[in-house]
Amino acid sequence: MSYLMGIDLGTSSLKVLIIDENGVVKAVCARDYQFASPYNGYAEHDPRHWWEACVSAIREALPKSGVKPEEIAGVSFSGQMHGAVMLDEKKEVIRPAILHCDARSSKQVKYMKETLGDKRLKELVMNPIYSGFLLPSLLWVRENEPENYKRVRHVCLPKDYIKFRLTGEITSDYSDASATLAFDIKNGSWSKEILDIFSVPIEIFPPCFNTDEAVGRVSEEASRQTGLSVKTIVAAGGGDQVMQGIGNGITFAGGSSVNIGTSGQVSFQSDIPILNPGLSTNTFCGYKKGRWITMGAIMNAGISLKWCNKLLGQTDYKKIDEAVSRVVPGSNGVIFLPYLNGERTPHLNPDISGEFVGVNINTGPIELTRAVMEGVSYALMQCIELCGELGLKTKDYMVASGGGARSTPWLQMQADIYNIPLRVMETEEQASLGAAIAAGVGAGIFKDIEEGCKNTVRYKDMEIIPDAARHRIYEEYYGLFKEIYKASGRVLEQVTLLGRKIEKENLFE
Ligand SMILES: Nc1ncnc2c1ncn2[C@@H]1O[C@H](COP(=O)(O)OP(=O)(O)O)[C@@H](O)[C@H]1O
Ligand SMILES: O=C(CO)[C@@H](O)[C@H](O)COP(=O)(O)O
Repeated sequence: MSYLMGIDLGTSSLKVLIIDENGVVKAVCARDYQFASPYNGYAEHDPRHWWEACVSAIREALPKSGVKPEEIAGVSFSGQMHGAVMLDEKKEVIRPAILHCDARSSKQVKYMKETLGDKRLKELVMNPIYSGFLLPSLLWVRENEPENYKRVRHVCLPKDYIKFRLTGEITSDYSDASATLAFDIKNGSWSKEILDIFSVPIEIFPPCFNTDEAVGRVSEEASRQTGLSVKTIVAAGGGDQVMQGIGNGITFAGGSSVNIGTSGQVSFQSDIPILNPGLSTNTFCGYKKGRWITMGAIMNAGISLKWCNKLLGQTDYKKIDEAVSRVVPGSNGVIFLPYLNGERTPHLNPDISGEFVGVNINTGPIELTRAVMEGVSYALMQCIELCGELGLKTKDYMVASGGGARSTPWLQMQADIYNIPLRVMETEEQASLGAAIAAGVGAGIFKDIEEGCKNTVRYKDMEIIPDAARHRIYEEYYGLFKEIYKASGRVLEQVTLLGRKIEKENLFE
C-alpha cells in the first residue's frame, strides 16, 4: 500500500493530510496562523513562517498516521493564490509576501488598467486587474521599496515557496501562475508581452508544470527538518481553487463548486477559456493543459463569520449553529454586506467596507450572526448569477466546500438562497485531498487525476435540498442586498478611504 500527502497553504491555516491510495484518511494536522496587517487594507505574511508551520504539521502528521516516511510515495500542494513571494539571489526572503487580500496597490492597478487599455486587457490578461495579485504587488514594491525591488531575483506564489523549501527548486504550475496577471492564459506560459509592457524581467518567474507533474524529490535538508524521506516525489500542485476542484471531484467540464474558506469562491470547470466581457469574474488555467476554470471570488467569506464571532465573544460552532437555526430567514430584517476588506466579484473595489442594514432595537447577537452567514451567501449568489450570464449554469448540484461547509444551517441557507441542491464531501479537507491526488499521479500511483478522484473522492450520503418557501423569502432579501450596494457603495468607499487616511497620517497618535 502507498500513501500520499497533500498540503494546503490557506490564508488562515496550513493543513497536512495523509491518505492511502484508496482515499482512507490516516492523519490530518493543521497549524493556524494570522497574516499581518500593519495598516488597514494591508495583508502580509513572512513565507518562512509558512515553512515553520509546514514542518511542524508534517512532524505531527507522520507519527499520527502510523505511516513510515518511505511509504509516502508523493507529496503535493494547494495554496492561497495570487500572493507575491520575493526572493534574492541566494533565494532568501526579501520582505513579507503580499497576499491576495491586500488592498495597497490601487495606484498600480489603475496604472496597469490605463496602460493596457480595455481591448488589450481582455485579449492579453483575460482577467480584471485587482489589488493583491502578484504583478500589481510587485509594481507596488518597485515604486515604494526600490531597495527591495533591486534585490528581487525570483518571484513565486505562496505554495511555491514551501515547495521550494521542500525540494530546493523554485517551480510553479499553470493554475497558480495564471492567477498573477503576468500569464498568457490561452497559451499557458508567462507572458513576455505583458511583462515587457511593465518592464518586469521574465527571468525572475519560475518554470511551470501541470499540477500533477513531478518536479523533484524531498531534499536532504528538508528531510532532516520534516522527517519525510528523500525518496518521496514532489508534484507541482496548484492554486487552491483548482486543487479544491480536484478534491471535490468536479474535474468534468460544467462541474461547479461553492467554497467558503477565509475568502469565498464559486468556480466552474470548462474546456475553453471563457472571457467575461465585463471582467467581473476570473478565468484561470485548470489542473491540466486544455482545462480552465471561471470563477467569481468574494474577499470575505469565513473571515466575516470569524470577525463576527470574535466581536461577540462566540467560540463554539455547535452552539452558534443551534442559535442561528432559531432565527427566521432574513434575520428579522437584517442584511449584512460582507465587504470587510473590499470586494472582488462583482464590485472590484478594494476600498469599500462592510455594512449591517436594518438593525433594530430587537436585533441581538444571533440575528447579527445569521445575517453574516446570509450576507456571505448573497455575495456568493452574485457570483453564481454572473457565471450564469456567461452560460455557466449548474445542471444538478454544486459541491459546497471549505470551512463554512462544516455548518449544517449555513449549508441550508446557501441551498435556499441559491435554489440549488448542494453536495458535501466526506472529507473536510478538499484542497489537501486534491493535492494528495496530484501527488499520487506525480508518483505514478494513479494514471491521471480522474483515476485518482475515482479512487479517493467520496460525498456524504445526502444532498442539501433547497426549500421553495424559504427561497421565495430570500429572493426578496437578495434583491435588496444588491440594491443596498447600488445606493450606498459610493458612501462606503468615502468612509473607508477617510478612515485609512487618518490612520496612516497618525493624526491622533
Ligand atoms: N464549524 C464551522 N462552522 C462554520 N464556519 C466554520 C466552521 N469551521 C470553520 N469555519 C469557517 O471556515 C473558515 C476557514 O475555512 P478554511 O477552508 O479552512 O479556510 P482557509 O483555507 O482560508 O484557511 C473560517 O474563517 C470559519 O469562519
Ligand atoms: O483569492 C482566491 C482565489 O482567487 C482564493 O482562493 C485565495 O487563494 C485564498 O483562499 P482562502 O484561503 O481564503 O480560501
